[in-house]
Amino acid sequence: MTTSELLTLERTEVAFGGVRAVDGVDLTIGAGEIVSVIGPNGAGKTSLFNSVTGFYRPTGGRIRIAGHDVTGARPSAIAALGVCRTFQNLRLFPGLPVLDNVRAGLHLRGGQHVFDALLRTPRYRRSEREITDEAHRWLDFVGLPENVPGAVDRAGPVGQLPYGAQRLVEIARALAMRPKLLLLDEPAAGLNAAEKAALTDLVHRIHGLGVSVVLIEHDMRLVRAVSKRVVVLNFGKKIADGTPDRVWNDPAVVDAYLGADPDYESADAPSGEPEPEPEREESHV
Ligand SMILES: Nc1ncnc2c1ncn2[C@@H]1O[C@H](COP(=O)(O)OP(=O)(O)OP(=O)(O)O)[C@@H](O)[C@H]1O
Repeated sequence: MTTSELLTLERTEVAFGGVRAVDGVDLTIGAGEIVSVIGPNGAGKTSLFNSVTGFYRPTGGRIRIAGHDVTGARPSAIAALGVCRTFQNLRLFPGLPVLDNVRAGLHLRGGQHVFDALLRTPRYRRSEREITDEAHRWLDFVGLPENVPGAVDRAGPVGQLPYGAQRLVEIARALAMRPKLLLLDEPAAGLNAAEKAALTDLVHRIHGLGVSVVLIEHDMRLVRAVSKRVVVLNFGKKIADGTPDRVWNDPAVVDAYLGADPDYESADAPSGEPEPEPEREESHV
């Protein structure tokens, strides 16, 4: 391992019965990178994220975070090592205030003592104030207005915010955990053009904080705008890994998208907008 390796997958496999959702993937993500993971629907992109973040237990291979073997570790242990994520289908607490959803990320970071909390000591109250202030700062950072026009403010239930604003809250919660590596699962899905432009800027600003980013994305304009490196999956296997131009012109990638999408016309645009994906229960297996 070199010192700059944040994430290393060695022959990682995730199988569900006869389906190899992730099939022997080798992948290294270094500090300071922004990498996009693309591939046709069902290629194994989310299963890859789920195996890295402990939501799926790999059925083969090894996963290391900054040199620590985390194969089969729980999501909390992986987050503690600095790998945090957002989800394709938002995983906020819809009935809880916007602010509390981000505060949850800060509490997960830990540092508070149970007796202080039970006795509500001055130290506990000070720490709670600091957590609230920091949650506001992360919401400011991701660009969520104090009052979203026509919706609730930060004291209102997050489930009543427009979809694009909820996506920002999820990113704020992940950032509040101070990741070294942030995994974004289809962050542009369901966003309008202006929101996608703001997201492009946000990914660059997150990177500017020193956070490495891996994103699963179908929106090729966003992929091009943020990442110098693109990894392509198809049927669970990594079929290409390189610059966007190299990957777009790789015959294996062209074939994968031709096979998946009858409307495919150009190697410059491997796919259009994704269909909203149906709800699926993802569990720690
Ligand atoms: N919990 C599960 N149980 C059974 N099969 C699963 C499960 N999760 C994923 N799969 C299967 O694994 C394969 C890869 O799915 P995955 O969701 O990882 O693909 P994806 O590339 O993220 O697709 P999309 O772009 O549509 O989100 C698919 O065949 C899918 O049906």
